[in-house]
Amino acid sequence: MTKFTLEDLDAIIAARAQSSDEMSYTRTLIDKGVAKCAQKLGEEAVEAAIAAVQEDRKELTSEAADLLYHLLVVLNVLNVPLDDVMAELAGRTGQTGLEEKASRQQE
Ligand SMILES: N=c1c2ncn([C@@H]3O[C@H](COP(=O)(O)OP(=O)(O)OP(=O)(O)O)[C@@H](O)[C@H]3O)c2ncn1[C@@H]1O[C@H](COP(=O)(O)O)[C@@H](O)[C@H]1O
Repeated sequence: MTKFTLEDLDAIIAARAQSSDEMSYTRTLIDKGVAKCAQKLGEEAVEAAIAAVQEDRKELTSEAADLLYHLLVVLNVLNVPLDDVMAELAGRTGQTGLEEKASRQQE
């Protein structure tokens, strides 16, 4: 099976944001404005945290998916590229992290 990445989901969200598909949840949510998108992001974060506290791995998996989706929607609405977030993370990793990645790719 082809690996599904955050980049793939980000591209789908970007396409829906540009579409006029009234059946699209993404399009409908974005039309409600950044405050509603941010509210959904916050709700999903809380639901994921509750699942974590309850050590409910199945629920956490589902809520984590909702959380990542809603985070990407908010980034899209505010024109913050996912690449910028990944660059921020890469910058925090430092040389050791990059060496570990290169080592994994050689395995
Ligand atoms: N990953 C997701 C995804 N995760 C969660 N959700 C939606 O997020 C909503 C959150 O759940 P809630 O119960 O809080 O929703 P709700 O009660 O309807 O929301 P509100 O009334 O509170 O706004 C649900 O309606 C889910 O369907 C998602 N909707 C879409 N995607 C992806 O986006 C793609 C495009 O979807 P559409 O925009 O619908 O075409 C899909 O193919 C998926 O890949």
